[in-house]
Amino acid sequence: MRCRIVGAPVEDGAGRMGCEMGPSALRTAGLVAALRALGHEVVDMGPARRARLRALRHANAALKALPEVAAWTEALREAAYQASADAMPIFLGGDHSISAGTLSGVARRAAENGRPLFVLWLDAHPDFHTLDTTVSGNLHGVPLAYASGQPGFEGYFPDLPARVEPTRICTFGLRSVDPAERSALTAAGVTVHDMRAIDEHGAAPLMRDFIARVAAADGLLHVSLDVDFLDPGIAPAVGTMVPGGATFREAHLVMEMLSDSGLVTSLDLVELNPFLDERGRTATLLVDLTASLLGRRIMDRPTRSF
Ligand SMILES: NC(=[NH2+])NCCC[C@H](N)C(=O)O
Ligand SMILES: [Mn+2]
Ligand SMILES: [Mn+2]
Repeated sequence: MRCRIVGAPVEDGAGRMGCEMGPSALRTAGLVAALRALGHEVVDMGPARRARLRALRHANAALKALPEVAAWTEALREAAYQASADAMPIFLGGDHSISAGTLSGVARRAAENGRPLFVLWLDAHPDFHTLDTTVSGNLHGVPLAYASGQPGFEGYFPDLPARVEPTRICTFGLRSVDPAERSALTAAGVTVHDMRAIDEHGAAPLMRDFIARVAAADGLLHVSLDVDFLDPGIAPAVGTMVPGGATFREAHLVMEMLSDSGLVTSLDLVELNPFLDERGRTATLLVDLTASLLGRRIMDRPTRSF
């Protein structure tokens, strides 16, 4: 497989600084070498560059860094569209606002190729606020709503070339959902496998069902991995810690099942804040999870379960 690494050193969408260093930490933790060791051709495109700022005014006074995030969305949409032409793009965040751009870029690519795009959102949060409903004003809380065409972004974020159909989105690992997001997720028809569902059924059957849906539709699959999907005990380098996250073994299992499926066509690694890490352990874990997603196995052949 050919992988294109795209740096997205963005921290304007987060409530605290540090995610700008995310791409450096992932490179330092050996991402490129880990993927090459698995036999992949890796092209490191270096960092994307923000588009020009436009003055923007919005009635929601809580919004932070709206011009910056809008400009990054424009730039990353283009980078994602280009990088997905002939390779699997891996976007190194940066806070989760980068997914407004990465998702809209791969959605355009999928639409042009006539393939349905599915999204697996691995996160403690759904990031399904609009510019009107966010209370914190941190724009890493809006990318999934934007990319799936929820109203209120017109004139602020770039126009969407193609939206992600909400019914093709699966959020996985949620355990912190704001009231406005809860009703919007349900109304839009997004699949929610929250932590309660994972505890009750186990990660594997839920993943298996979703993978089967993507395969049946001959879909493309974008995976967006927020560090706070993982339990803070194994992944401390995140500004929005929520207790009760995915375990080391659940997270690797999800990645291995995705790898076996052969369906994943693009990936975001987001919300890594190296300033909060402990000797690089979170960055190293993300590299190991990415390696599992791209074929690293305990034994030579996967112990297939489906
Ligand atoms: N990508 C993230 N870490 N998002 C956290 C968002 C938290 C909260 N829902 C907010 O809007 O502020
Ligand atoms: Mn997130
Ligand atoms: Mn999150």
